[in-house]
Amino acid sequence: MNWAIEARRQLHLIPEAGYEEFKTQATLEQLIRSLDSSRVHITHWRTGLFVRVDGLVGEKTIGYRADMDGLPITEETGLEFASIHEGMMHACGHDVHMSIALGLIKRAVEEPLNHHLVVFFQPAEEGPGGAEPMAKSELFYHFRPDALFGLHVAPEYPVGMVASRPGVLFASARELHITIHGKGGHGAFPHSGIDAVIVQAALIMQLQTIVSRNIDPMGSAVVSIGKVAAGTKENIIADTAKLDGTVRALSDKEMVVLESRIRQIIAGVEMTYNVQIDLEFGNRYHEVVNDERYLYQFEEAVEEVGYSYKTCVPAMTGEDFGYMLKQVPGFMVWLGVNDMGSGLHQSTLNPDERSIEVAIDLFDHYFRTVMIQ
Ligand SMILES: CC(=O)N[C@@H](CCC[C@H](N)C(=O)O)C(=O)O
Repeated sequence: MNWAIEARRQLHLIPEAGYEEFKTQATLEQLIRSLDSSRVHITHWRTGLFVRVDGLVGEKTIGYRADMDGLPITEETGLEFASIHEGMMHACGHDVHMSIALGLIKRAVEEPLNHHLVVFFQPAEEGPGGAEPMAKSELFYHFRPDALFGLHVAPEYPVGMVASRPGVLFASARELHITIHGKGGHGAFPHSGIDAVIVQAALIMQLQTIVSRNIDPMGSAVVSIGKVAAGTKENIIADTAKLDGTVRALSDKEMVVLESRIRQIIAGVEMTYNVQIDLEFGNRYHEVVNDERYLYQFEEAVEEVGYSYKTCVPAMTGEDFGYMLKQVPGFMVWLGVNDMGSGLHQSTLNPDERSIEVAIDLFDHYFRTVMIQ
């Protein structure tokens, strides 16, 4: 079996949460060391890795980023190499992303590039965010590339197709953590307590009016509550309730409205129900903004290799790769993995592995032809 596909299957078995990617890091390191090349230098950064492959001339440095973490989802693919970590799954394709990065390292070892190649194996993309601290680290400064590239699997596109756009590709995203402090009591005497469940329900419904009633219909924004928790037993009034969600926008203008309306709604609900509500916004993921010169050259490379390129619309997915692209010009593309039956963050996601070789061929060709500024 192809080396990169075999590597993907090994990685798929062991999905780990953000900053817990210990086995993943060790597996990557062992695979890279098996290439047995003096051109390759591996440096650890938390649970991630910086891997540099010396180029022949080395006047410029090309960067390539792959994220490493899995998601708290119980896998239902039935694959023979399905996750052995209970309740965890590579349901966002990061196993595919890592295997492509490994394949690119292998190609650069077997047939050295003119430029240096630095691969950033980045932890914690799904949260709390690894790209920002990685990009601010001294090591990033040391390995700093002149241009930086990455991809994300796209189940909705066929194998052999990549899609992207100049400018904003992915939205700005921010986690939302809300804790409601009510007052517990007996379910038979609700008037003696302050029911955190009722406050939670009211808050969920009010938060859902922000996009429909406060965002300009010509703009784009999302408020999604993905996790609710409250209560201990059917006949106990819950004293605490929690909500976790994500807010997304394609521009600062909408993000400012989202954040200020969330604060106002919470203040109003606090007053109405006589409760205290704690609000915590997580890290803000910067939008992914693609450099048009590099993307245009990539489009040409795709045609040269015989695959197809599609210009797509922006997506409301978040990607902390945006922080790295804020510092270094480059781009991200969607890679077609042909899985129409399921989508990202679903327990049945099963990317077509032929897409791994497609991406390796494409980016390897691009690294050999791109004009780095
Ligand atoms: C590509 C993808 O699915 N990325 C994640 C990024 C997570 C952002 C953060 N944890 C949040 O929830 O805001 C996404 O959910 O888009």
